[in-house]
Amino acid sequence: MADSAQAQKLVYLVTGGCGFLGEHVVRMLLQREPRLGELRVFDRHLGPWLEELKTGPVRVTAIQGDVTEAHEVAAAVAGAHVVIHTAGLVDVFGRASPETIHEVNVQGTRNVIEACVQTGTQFLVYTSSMEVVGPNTKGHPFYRGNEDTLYEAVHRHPYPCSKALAERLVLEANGREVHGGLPLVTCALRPTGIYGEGHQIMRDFYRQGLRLGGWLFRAIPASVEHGRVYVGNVAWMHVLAARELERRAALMGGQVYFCYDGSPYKSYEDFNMEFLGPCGLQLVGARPLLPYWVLVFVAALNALLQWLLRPLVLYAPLLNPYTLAVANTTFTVSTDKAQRHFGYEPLFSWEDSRTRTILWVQAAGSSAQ
Ligand SMILES: NC(=O)C1=CN([C@@H]2O[C@H](COP(=O)(O)OP(=O)(O)OC[C@H]3O[C@@H](n4cnc5c(N)ncnc54)[C@H](O)[C@@H]3O)[C@@H](O)[C@H]2O)C=CC1
Ligand SMILES: C[C@@H](CO)CCC[C@@H](C)[C@H]1CC[C@H]2[C@@H]3[C@H](O)CC4=CC(=O)CC[C@]4(C)[C@H]3CC[C@]12C
Repeated sequence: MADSAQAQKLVYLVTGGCGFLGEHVVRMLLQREPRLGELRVFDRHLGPWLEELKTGPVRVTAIQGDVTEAHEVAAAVAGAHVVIHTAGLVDVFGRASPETIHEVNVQGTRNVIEACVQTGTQFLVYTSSMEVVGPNTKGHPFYRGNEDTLYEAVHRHPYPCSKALAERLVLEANGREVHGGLPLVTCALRPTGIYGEGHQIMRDFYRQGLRLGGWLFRAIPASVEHGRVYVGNVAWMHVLAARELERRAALMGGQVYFCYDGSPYKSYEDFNMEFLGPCGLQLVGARPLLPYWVLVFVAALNALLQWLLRPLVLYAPLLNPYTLAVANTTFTVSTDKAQRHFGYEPLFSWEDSRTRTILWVQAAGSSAQ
């Protein structure tokens, strides 16, 4: 009986499976999930790289769809054993409207939950974010905190608001009866700032540095620590959590887990230099070159310009009051909850993560020339 249960092949669905994190989750499942029988990759935009995966031993089904369309989600979920819901609109730059962010991140998540309930899918792992906790609007530091650290989570920006609401929906859905009578088991993983192969903002900083003759200019004090985690380890955590939800439902159901690994605690810019430095860039200044009030002014000006220009053109620079506050507020985690609850250990050491990211930045940079 135990043998036949072990031999059972499972159907996994990854929403947002063609995004930065989603692609790593998809590839990790194919490499490291022995019980995988079929992998459904659901995304609004399917990547051409999916084709090469279709020649392997696991059936890979690409599904072009939109999480805001309940019927499309239900069709994709039907018959799946596990859903990893990583699709989301990651926008802190004002590219999308608050309504669209809410629609994708909150209504999309509601659709995924309802699809699980209607079709009888029992296990749901949700990609949440550190942003559901903070940094808060008051700029309070969160220093080496864990899942139980008390922190005043106050949000105003549409992205963290939407992630917090969606996470709550997922956690509250734990224990709901799904079609067939069994209980839904859910958990949420909260990555800090993810880096690694495919990280577009890192690539943009690299290209900007190249354009400026190899220089980047320090804007944030080196003393402000920003939590970062390698994409391969975040993907691995998703795979493990999804696998263990069944065996450890009572312990893991309804729980949140920060994503963590051995990446060092550094400021956002100093951390980026771990990769951009070996690619030939230099960060100028031991201290910020501009006084903080100038950055606050430029960020506010950018927000004003975005609003004024919106009828004519989309103006969405990296620096705005929200991104400045996030980059300028210490937020780091120190926890072992995922290790205690489902045996997570980082798959990639800091050295491996760093080397892989450097190689990717070099390749991405040279392909831009
Ligand atoms: N990038 C980061 O540093 C962090 C990301 N996260 C979360 O991780 C998840 C993945 O983020 P990334 O990979 O960075 O973003 P991404 O933008 O690279 O990937 C998101 C994927 O979701 C898809 N998607 C968006 N709207 C959709 C819709 N309506 N229907 C179907 N698919 C849709 C996109 O096409 C994309 O492939 C998100 O839920 C995000 O909130 C959490 C913490 C940090
Ligand atoms: C002030 C600038 C000078 O160099 C630097 C501006 C950097 C910002 C664009 C980034 C700083 C921190 C990033 C965010 C953080 O890593 C947490 C996140 C979690 C998510 O769930 C989504 C992405 C993000 C909000 C991430 C976005 C980019 C930054 C604000």
